[in-house]
Amino acid sequence: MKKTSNYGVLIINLGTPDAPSAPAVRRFLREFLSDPRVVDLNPLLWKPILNLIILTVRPSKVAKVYQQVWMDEGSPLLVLSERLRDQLKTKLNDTRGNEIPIELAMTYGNPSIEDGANKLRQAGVKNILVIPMYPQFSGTTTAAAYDRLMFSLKSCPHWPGLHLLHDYADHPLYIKALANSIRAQWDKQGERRHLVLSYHGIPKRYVSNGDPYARRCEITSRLVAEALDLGDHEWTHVYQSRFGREEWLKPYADKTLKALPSMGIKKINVISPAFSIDCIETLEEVTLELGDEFKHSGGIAFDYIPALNDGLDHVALYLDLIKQNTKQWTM
Ligand SMILES: C=CC1=C(C)c2cc3[nH]c(cc4nc(cc5[nH]c(cc1n2)c(C)c5CCC(=O)O)C(CCC(=O)O)=C4C)c(C)c3C=C
Ligand SMILES: [Fe+2]
Ligand SMILES: [Fe+2]
Repeated sequence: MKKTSNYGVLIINLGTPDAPSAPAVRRFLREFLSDPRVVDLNPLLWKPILNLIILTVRPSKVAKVYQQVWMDEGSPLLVLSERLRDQLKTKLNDTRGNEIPIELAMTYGNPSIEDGANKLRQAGVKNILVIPMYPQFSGTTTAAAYDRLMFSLKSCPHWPGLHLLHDYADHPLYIKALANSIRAQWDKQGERRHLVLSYHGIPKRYVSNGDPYARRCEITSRLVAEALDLGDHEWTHVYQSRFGREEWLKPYADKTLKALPSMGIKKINVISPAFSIDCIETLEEVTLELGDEFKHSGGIAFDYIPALNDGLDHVALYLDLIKQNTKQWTM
């Protein structure tokens, strides 16, 4: 009979509303945007802006956007993350053939990190490998997930052994997976096109204060360009999803895409490597908003290359991350 391994895996994504409705979006945004890792402004200044302006105006607007991308089973971010977890579940056995429990959790909203960690402990594991589903480390995402994990263990009388993965921006299987999906898109469309690598932005100030995110994104882009043998003029690195008035990482995706056609680049593919899983930011903001802006500025062809989601290459990458980072528990 199969036994349970002495370790388990917790994969953590950002979180998403429970429904595409204004109240559910408000609940999600309140929790997400109240995290000082995400918005580090003085709470005396930020709380009134959040409560009186953002949580009053934004939820109904953003709920309509969620409605556009919502799947039968729920929010794309959750549904597609669950599919990856399920793929991994069927393939996860330790060296002794024991089943390795795996749980999916969200930093904000449901399923919570606390529930995920509790389920793993109830399954009898003594050690947990934690993988935030962010290829490029940022204090706003990876560290925020770890803050929540630590908080959830606050009242736990005996901690599990923990291994906290930092990121995988330059992991060969991650780069290979991105390169393969770009090649597959080129084969499908019968032509290579200028490649735009568009990353979720963060305020520039966070990077000036030491957040390594921009450097990690630049490494991913350079390695993907090398894997595809792209010349300097065949790819562009940008940041999307600006929020608020302060300066964010540049170049901005919207401004760059509007300028590309006037530089003679009228056919592009866009990939968003910072999103391991497709979500509102890729399915609406990139595919629809940026696509429209590019075409209105003279662009002829715009095709988004999906996130790695539950594809075979992504599963292989996660299996490798798990194998390499649990060796200490398999001796
Ligand atoms: C306010 C500041 C924000 C920072 C900093 C930020 C960083 C950041 N976010 C992701 C990944 C995702 N963000 C998503 C949605 C989203 N992000 C922000 C704001 C910041 N993100 C907002 C307000 C929202 C909600 C949508 C909206 O109101 O516009 C999502 C998708 C969630 C979903 O339900 O689909 C993801 C994923 C990264 C990787 C990142 C920094 C590295
Ligand atoms: Fe975000
Ligand atoms: Fe957005």
